Amino acid sequence: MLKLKIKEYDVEIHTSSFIKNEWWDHVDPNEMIDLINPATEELIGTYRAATREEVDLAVVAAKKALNKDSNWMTMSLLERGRLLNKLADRIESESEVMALIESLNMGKPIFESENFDMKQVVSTLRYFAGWTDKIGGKTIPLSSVSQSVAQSDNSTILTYTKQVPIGVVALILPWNFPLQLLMWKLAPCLAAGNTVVIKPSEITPLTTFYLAQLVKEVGFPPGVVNVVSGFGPIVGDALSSHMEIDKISFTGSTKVGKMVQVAATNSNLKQVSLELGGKSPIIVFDDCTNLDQVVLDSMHALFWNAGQCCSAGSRIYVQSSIYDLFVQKMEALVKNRVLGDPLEVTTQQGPQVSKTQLDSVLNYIDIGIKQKARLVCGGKRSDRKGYYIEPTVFADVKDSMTIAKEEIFGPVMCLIKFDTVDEAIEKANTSDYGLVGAVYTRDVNKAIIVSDRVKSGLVWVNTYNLIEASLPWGGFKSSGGGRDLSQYALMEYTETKTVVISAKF
Ligand SMILES: NC(=O)C1=CN([C@@H]2O[C@H](COP(=O)(O)OP(=O)(O)OC[C@H]3O[C@@H](n4cnc5c(N)ncnc54)[C@H](O)[C@@H]3O)[C@@H](O)[C@H]2O)C=CC1
Ligand code: BAL
Repeated sequence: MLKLKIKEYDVEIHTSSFIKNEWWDHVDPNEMIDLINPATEELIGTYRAATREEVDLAVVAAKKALNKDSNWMTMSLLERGRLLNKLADRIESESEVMALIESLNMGKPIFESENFDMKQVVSTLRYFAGWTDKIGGKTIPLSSVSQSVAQSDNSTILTYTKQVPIGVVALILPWNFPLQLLMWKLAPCLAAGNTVVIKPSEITPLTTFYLAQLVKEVGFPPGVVNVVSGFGPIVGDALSSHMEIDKISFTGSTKVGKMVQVAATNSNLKQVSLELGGKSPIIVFDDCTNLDQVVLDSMHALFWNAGQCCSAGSRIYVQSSIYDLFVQKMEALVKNRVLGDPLEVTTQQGPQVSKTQLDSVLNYIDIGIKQKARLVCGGKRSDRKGYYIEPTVFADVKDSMTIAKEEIFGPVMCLIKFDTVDEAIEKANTSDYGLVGAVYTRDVNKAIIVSDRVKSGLVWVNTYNLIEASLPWGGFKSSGGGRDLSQYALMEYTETKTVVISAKF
């Protein structure tokens, strides 16, 4: 049990595996994991890493909860929806303290965790709670008389599909939006009648552990939701290669996503959904409506969560006639960003999540300088204690430079000049990634052409990061496959069963 004092809150969090609604405290000591506060570099606490054996126990519990123990798969759909809504209400009532825990553990400004992460967690859960009794199939007319049966008349055949739960689903999560991204998967997965084993990122497990407490409190049947937090190569691998897990839903890096896919294939060929990295383009035409607003949007698109977003607008293409002005306005905005304690409401940018991430981002900045991108501002570690990096802007970046090609996952902006519509589209599509993108223009023709031709799972026009539970989320190319959020997510967590009935007298 971890005891914390955060602001005026005394918080107690069970930090061991959560299996069958119990905390797995009574096992041999295993390797401990230190939780470091990225804003102070001080220890928040330690917890025991989960083991492969705990993964096995969690999977058994989840499997039994489908039918035998808890009837999650077959329970009244209304009751399932009611439980999800009850959890949403409970999270909402705790959202202030959960936002503080998230900011303490991960380092994101409290302004972001409270107003965006927590609000999205609740609205996503409510959205999917409403779906439990609406995940229907289709009736399908036959196009020709079946040849395999002695049937002369289609009218006596009824064909329909059902969306049925897949079974036990493992959810593997990253550290950048620990609870928000968990809920993107957990809510549709449970709504569709599956049971889950959750593996949070081992460095940011606290809000997931806290959520487990609420799951038990609101009365979820034992085994429906299980949590095992430990190292990726141990717990993540045990899940990916498990013979009794039916599906993996993974969000994280492209590198690890590939490993998960291979382990899933080589074990029981379980289904896999992958939400991976990004290097998202923003294309700004000189006919955009309000340049100041576009600069502000682009600034948020990159510097949100200290640049640690898969959706970061990390390649900003600006038409040459407004390029210099854009760079000048961006520099003025970025220089005024307030770095500070993530728990203070005035803070706009917190630290990077870990020393590893800090070093990785600083290395990319060095590469940018060496490859002769023009450093406009920032470019170094901040003087503050903690893993802070000065918000950094590079101008005159070329698509061939490393900083324009690789996902930096930090507060490093690349500004690139273009002239024509075709050139902008071609440049935007040079990336191996294809998660999101944006175009700013008042010309509806350009908006339609660019949004059609940019190869990404989502394109915003004259806005950025407008994310809703009802809108599908997922990538093309190396950004993965499958969709989180929206009714499309329900397809990720159900199998389609076809039933063909031939009427006989
Ligand atoms: N497309 C999307 O919606 C999003 C994608 N991301 C991506 O996530 C990455 C950052 O998150 P990280 O936590 O650093 O990613 P990561 O890929 O290092 O880790 C993700 C999860 O996989 C686990 N893991 C590590 N090794 C494993 C293995 N061998 N087998 C199974 N699981 C393993 C980790 O413990 C963690 O829980 C970025 O690339 C980012 O773009 C992040 C948020 C959203
Ligand atoms: N804000 C949700 C996912 C991401 O940008 O990483």
